[in-house]
Amino acid sequence: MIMMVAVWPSASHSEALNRTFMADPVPIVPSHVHSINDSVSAEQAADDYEFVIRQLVRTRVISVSEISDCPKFDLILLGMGPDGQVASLFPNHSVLGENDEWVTFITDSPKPPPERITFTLPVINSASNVAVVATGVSKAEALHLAIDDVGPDSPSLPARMVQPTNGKLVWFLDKAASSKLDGAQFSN
Ligand SMILES: O=C1O[C@H](COP(=O)(O)O)[C@@H](O)[C@H](O)[C@H]1O
Repeated sequence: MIMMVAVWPSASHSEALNRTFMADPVPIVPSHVHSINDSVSAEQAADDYEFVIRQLVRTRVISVSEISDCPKFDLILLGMGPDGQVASLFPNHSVLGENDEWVTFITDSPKPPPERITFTLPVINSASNVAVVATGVSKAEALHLAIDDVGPDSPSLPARMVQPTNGKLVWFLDKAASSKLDGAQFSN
């Protein structure tokens, strides 16, 4: 089962993900792929997407976290923006405090497109596995702030707030992105 909550209304993004997951050698059944409805408003698209997930929970296709009462996905795959954004959860945005909805929407994304839908933090942190992929030097500072022990003044970066309650968090980084991590050492 692949749930795709990326950017809305960027059909090309969803289509690219579709192609990736549909491509061999990943044998995904097409009916297990749930894309975003980009022919309605972002608010409606978020409601529709949450409805789909609730149906899948009701029919026990997706299990529920006993801790958070949120859907418990096997794996959530995230990218991270240079500002520490994950999913469409941006720094200092009120969406970071959304604890009631599973899927929500924003209309003022600091980077295009302005209208997006996103899983909320409680859903991300209920997953069994969360993988975050970050590459390139533009992500280095945010990665340092997200991963290293930066003390009590550490900013509430969305990427730092990804802390699965009862699951694993794995970072996939390249050398450039990791270059500002404390103790980073690279061999040739
Ligand atoms: O807005 C988004 O940004 C992140 C990071 O993108 P990148 O181009 O800086 O790597 C991306 O992972 C996410 O899918 C997208 O919604």
